[in-house]
Amino acid sequence: MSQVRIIDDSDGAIVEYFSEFLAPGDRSALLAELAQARDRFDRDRVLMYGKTIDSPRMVCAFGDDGLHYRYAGVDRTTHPWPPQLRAARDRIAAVCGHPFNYALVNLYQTGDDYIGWHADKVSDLVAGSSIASLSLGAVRPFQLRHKSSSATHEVMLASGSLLVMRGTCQQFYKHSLPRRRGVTEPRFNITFRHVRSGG
Ligand SMILES: O=C(O)CCC(=O)C(=O)O
Ligand SMILES: [Fe+2]
Repeated sequence: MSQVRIIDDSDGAIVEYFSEFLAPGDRSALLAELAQARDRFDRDRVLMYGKTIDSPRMVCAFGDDGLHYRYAGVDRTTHPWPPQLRAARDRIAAVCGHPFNYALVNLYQTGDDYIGWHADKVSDLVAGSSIASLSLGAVRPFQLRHKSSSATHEVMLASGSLLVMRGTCQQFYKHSLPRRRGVTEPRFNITFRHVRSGG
């Protein structure tokens, strides 16, 4: 596993990338587990420019009992932690130095699925906690863009890699996973978050 610092700003935004965070055996075990939960995934109904549309990706949430995390007007049911996801969560917590109680899983079935420019909502998260993003399946480019300078960074997110966004990242940067025509393989992405209880 190698560790690269993608962003380390005077503003306090930090983004780190760990290639091969998950060994191939753990990767396929987690992929199989997520594939098994496939019927729990569905598209969010999101409000965009005054219209409600289906999100261009499928979504499923896992987490501790009774947790709520609302984003883009969506409040999803949280499923209990399956074993492989729980094991990955615990390894990521050890690297980040704090626990995680929520995982939002995106399924991009082909290169036509994407997530547009946004910053993650941090007001419901424990102050100072990281957002840790684990990728499985198709390799897709991930972009980060500074909100005022527009300085842009692109990282190819390999299967089994971990990207950690922390510090003031969400305050100063937006991120996106653009469409990638020609990609026919699915990609799962799991963002682990530490949601404030009662939030
Ligand atoms: O799929 C990714 O790599 C990013 C997902 C993301 O930004 C999100 O779920 O908020
Ligand atoms: Fe995000």
